[in-house]
Amino acid sequence: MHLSDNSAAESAAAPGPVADWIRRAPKAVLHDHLDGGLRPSTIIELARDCGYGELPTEDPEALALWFRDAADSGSLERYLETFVHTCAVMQTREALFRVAAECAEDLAADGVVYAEVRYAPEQHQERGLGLDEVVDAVNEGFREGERRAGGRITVRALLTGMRHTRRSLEIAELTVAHRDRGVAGFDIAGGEIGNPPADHLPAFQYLKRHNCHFTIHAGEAVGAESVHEAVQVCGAERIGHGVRITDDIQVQDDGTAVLGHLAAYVRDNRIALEVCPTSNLQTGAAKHYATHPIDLLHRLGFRVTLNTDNRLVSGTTMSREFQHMADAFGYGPEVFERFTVAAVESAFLPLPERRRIIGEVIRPGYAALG
Ligand SMILES: O=c1[nH]cnc2c1ncn2[C@H]1C[C@H](O)[C@@H](CO)O1
Ligand SMILES: [Zn+2]
Repeated sequence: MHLSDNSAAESAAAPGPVADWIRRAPKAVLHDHLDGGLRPSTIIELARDCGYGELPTEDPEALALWFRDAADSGSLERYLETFVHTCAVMQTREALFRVAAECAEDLAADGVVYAEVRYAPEQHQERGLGLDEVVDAVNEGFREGERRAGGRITVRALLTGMRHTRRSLEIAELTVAHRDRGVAGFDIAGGEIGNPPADHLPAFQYLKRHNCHFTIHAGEAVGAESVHEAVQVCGAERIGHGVRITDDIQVQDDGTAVLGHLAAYVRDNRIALEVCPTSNLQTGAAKHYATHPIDLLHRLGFRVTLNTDNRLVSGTTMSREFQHMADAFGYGPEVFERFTVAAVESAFLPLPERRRIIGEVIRPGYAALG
């Protein structure tokens, strides 16, 4: 199957109403960018505080729309250009603390009980912060947000190295230095084309030597070969997006699917795919919700997880992603329970904590939906 076989691209749908049971369902998100999920009103206030004068508008609703529309470009590179405005206002300890606390609060208000939130520390040094100061400020913000949410959410940070800079080994070292203190693992993000993950092998080898978890953005703008490189050359435990794995799946006329060796490896080794449907529609990695490969991958037994990627930039929430998938494929609570359990099983958390969240929060939460 090739995703570009679909006809005209569908733009990411404007948010519609979300069913009550979806709001109440416990959710887990493994792929959510801190700098892609700020409250519009917070961006405007922080911009005033720090004298950043480049925002496209100072009206919160118009700003939210601007992000979604600007990111709705069909290209990952253009999608990523919008982050210049969010990163610009995240350059002080106070700003990072506030954004992280609000992130945890907003996720909890949406029913998220476990979140791994990622960001690139190197992008928050424009006003002189050291990397450790950035990580400490974000971690303190997450702890504050957990407190404000009354302990209904657990948040861990993933530290992201950017593909186009050459600081990934430094960020990998930062990850190991801060693990067990709020940081759960490492990621590589940024424009995929021309920046293969193997360029960052020293970082991945360092993480492996230190038994540290990592995921890699792959199979989003580049095809299945990038998933192969991320998994087999770099050793990723999970894949950010990964939807282009469908390049290695042949769907026959009778509807049966034949998996190539890479697709079979990913499925059979339970390598989680951090799928972000709305973001995929915006960057051109998929054309329509109704033909998004998540359903094929789910039906073939891949370890699928459902994620937001960037709540502000993609104009979404976990509840909205659930609703889009319910509308597109008729999914009910049993499918979302499966995605949610899969996410926590693949979380970069110690096994007893994963079991506690699944057994004490997710299973009872879905049972209570009736
Ligand atoms: O979907 C994505 N693919 C690649 N890079 C991304 C994506 N979403 C966000 N990013 C980048 C932009 C952010 O500034 C950076 C760190 O969160 O990660
Ligand atoms: Zn991402």
